[in-house]
Amino acid sequence: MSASGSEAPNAGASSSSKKQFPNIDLEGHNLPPSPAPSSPHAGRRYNIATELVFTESNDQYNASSVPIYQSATFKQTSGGGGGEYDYTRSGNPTRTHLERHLAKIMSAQRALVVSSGMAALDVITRLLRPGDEVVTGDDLYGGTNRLLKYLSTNGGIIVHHVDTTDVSKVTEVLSSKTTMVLIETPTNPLIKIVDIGTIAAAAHEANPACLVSVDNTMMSPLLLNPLDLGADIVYESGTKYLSGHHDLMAGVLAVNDLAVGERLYFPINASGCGLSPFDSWLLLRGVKTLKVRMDQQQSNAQRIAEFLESHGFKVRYPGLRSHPQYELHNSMARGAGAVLSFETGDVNVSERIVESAKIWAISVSFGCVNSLISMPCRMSHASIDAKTRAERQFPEDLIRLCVGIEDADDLIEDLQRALVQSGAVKVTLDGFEANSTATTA
Ligand SMILES: Cc1ncc(COP(=O)(O)O)c(C=O)c1O
Ligand SMILES: N[C@@H](CCSC[C@H](N)C(=O)O)C(=O)O
Repeated sequence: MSASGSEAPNAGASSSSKKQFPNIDLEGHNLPPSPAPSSPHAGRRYNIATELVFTESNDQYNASSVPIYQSATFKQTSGGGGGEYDYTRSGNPTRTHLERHLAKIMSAQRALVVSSGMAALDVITRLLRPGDEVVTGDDLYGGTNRLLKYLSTNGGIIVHHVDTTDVSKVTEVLSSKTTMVLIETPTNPLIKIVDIGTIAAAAHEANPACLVSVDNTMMSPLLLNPLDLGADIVYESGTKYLSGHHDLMAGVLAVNDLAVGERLYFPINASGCGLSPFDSWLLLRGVKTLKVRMDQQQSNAQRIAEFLESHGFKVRYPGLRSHPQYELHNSMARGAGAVLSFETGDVNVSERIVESAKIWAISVSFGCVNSLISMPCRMSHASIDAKTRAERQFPEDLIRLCVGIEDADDLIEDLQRALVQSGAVKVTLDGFEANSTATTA
């Protein structure tokens, strides 16, 4: 099969049918590959809003929407194989198209897509060997913490959890045995900011072979490109902003070093966690609207963070000047994202707020078009045991808001009603304010 599709059509085709289908060989030979090679990385770079939408494919029918190659296996041109694809676990044209599109958007030389964000982390951790040391944060998504705990208990991996917002705490545990540094920024759910560039440089100095991996789920490639700051691997849960509608699970990995890309591809093919053709298609569709969704989500989140702060709540959001690492975040990222958390001072009050909200759905996850409210200690981070949560000063009353694209006034009104109904605020002559236990220390 021709990669360029430039071979002459088969001479056997009748002239009338050739007129009707000028680019198609009716005997089935030398058809251009479809839809690969998709969005070329080396071509002209447009602004991100354009790049998100713009894709090219060599589809034989010039389909506007890239076809779903819902096929487990592919016929080969000879007994020795020879086809570009042989089996969907190893590769699939729809998945390839998505991977090339994402590589372009993520400023990467290669992207790989798998069945969930946790599958992406699982693939990364397959690079570890017993005795290897991993340095990571003390505030991490619960599932990440769980997988690292499993590996330290059962896989002989030594995991150091430190406060990654403090570079000196990281350098204290870095050594030539550190083969991986795993960073989340902003962290989920305490919204702590980590200096990717400084930590990556320190890690590479301690061990030049150390792989600095960044979970970019909270930001998406629209707002942050960790590879440009010195990371070796960036991964994201595609379940969140990249797809944006909570209708699929996906994970994305991206690298600049093609040798690392090959090492990551191996476990994907070997274990079969590559993203299915249909979910690849859905994710490609979703990513095209990333900018319009994120712009709206972010401006809503800013208004909601300001609303809560102005009424005396301790709010964690990097779009607020009161965030202790406001400057650091803005030196790395192009926006604050749409996840924020706040405290009420009382677990029962927090529970009542969550249960009183109507527009805000009580759900885990984030990055979707509709707004969500949750209590991380009981939901997304329940897999971190209570003792560890206490050691890491994880507030049990924390409420996480994952802001969607709805009308900001409606979201604020619903939240305000929930705050009043739950007794989280006291009404004054001037309006209302958080009960004293909830105010910023
Ligand atoms: C920061 C972060 N990373 C990774 C994941 C894992 O993604 P997934 O649910 O797609 O496995 C999640 C949530 O699940 C998350 O919040
Ligand atoms: N029951 C799930 C919880 C998923 S939490 C999803 C998301 N990352 C979030 O932070 O809300 C589990 O055990 O993983």
